[in-house]
Amino acid sequence: MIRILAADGMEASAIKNLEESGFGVVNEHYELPELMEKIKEFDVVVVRSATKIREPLIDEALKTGRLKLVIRGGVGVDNIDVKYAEEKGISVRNTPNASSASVAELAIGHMFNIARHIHSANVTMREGKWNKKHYEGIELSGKTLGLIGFGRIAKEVAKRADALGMKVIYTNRSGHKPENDPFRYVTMEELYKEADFISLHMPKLADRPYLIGKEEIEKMKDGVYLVNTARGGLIDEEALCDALDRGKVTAAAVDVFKEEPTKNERIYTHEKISLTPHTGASTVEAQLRIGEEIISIIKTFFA
Ligand SMILES: NC(=O)c1ccc[n+]([C@@H]2O[C@H](COP(=O)([O-])OP(=O)(O)OC[C@H]3O[C@@H](n4cnc5c(N)ncnc54)[C@H](O)[C@@H]3O)[C@@H](O)[C@H]2O)c1
Ligand SMILES: O=C(O)CC[C@@H](O)C(=O)O
Repeated sequence: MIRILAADGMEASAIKNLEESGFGVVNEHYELPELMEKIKEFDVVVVRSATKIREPLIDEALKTGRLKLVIRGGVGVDNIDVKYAEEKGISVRNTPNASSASVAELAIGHMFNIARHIHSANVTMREGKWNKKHYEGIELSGKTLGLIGFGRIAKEVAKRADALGMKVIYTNRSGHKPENDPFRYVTMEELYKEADFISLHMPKLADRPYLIGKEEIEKMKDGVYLVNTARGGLIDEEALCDALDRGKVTAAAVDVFKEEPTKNERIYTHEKISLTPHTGASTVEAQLRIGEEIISIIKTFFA
């Protein structure tokens, strides 16, 4: 029997479907020392972001040679040593399309939050305070939204922001402007200068510790709003807090952290940050689509 480890959970309907199709599924999260042993018993490991598939773990799996496929139920494969796994004959797949709308909606939700202090008002009202005079916000309508990265998620954000009356500009790595693109391609420097809101939608950098630090923040408009639903570490957390403290950045929204769960008290207690614990893809719909993609990957792989 082909055995699958769902190391960070999997949609119940996907588990049922796979079991009914004759696969053996273990839905269990193991911490690393135990996983080093357990991994040898599986043909497939499915992970989200919590489990890291690094070289030493792959080496353990190779001792029985059973592991053939690692699936990231999600987009970013930065928690998997992809090159190493593939060199050793272990295939790596992800589910790139399933969560774009969910992440885009979260980014837009965070923009409303920080434009209107919703995150802060929720906290102070629960403390019994009526801080109406502190909470004058701004409209999103008419503001310029700069998207860094213009792939699947950013395009979903752009459509929604456009419908809200925002002007959308974007930059990406390739510098490629698709034909008939209704949004304006700009360089990173132009984006920093022009955007009232900046939202990140690109992978983690392999060659630098972060994309946006003190120097990059200085190039932005005074009072800019920053949203990161892409990857922790793209924005230097200390530089962000400093910029929030001195008002250079009005407010920020953060779904992803350098370390998860974050232990950076400065970040998770900052009243100018709207926070979510990496829930970009955590919707019923995205998880159902991810489950369906996982079923299809496994069945095709072992057909
Ligand atoms: N918060 C969440 O739960 C969640 C969920 C899904 C994805 N994500 C993150 O969102 C990211 C984007 O996902 P996607 O599906 O839109 O990916 P995608 O591959 O469709 O798009 C990525 C975009 O980033 C651009 N890019 C890459 N490197 C760049 C660089 N150095 N500078 C500027 N642009 C660069 C690419 O040109 C492309 O336009 C993922 O890499 C993942 O880390 C987060
Ligand atoms: O598994 C998750 O919930 C996060 C997924 C997200 O970071 C991704 O890259 O798809």
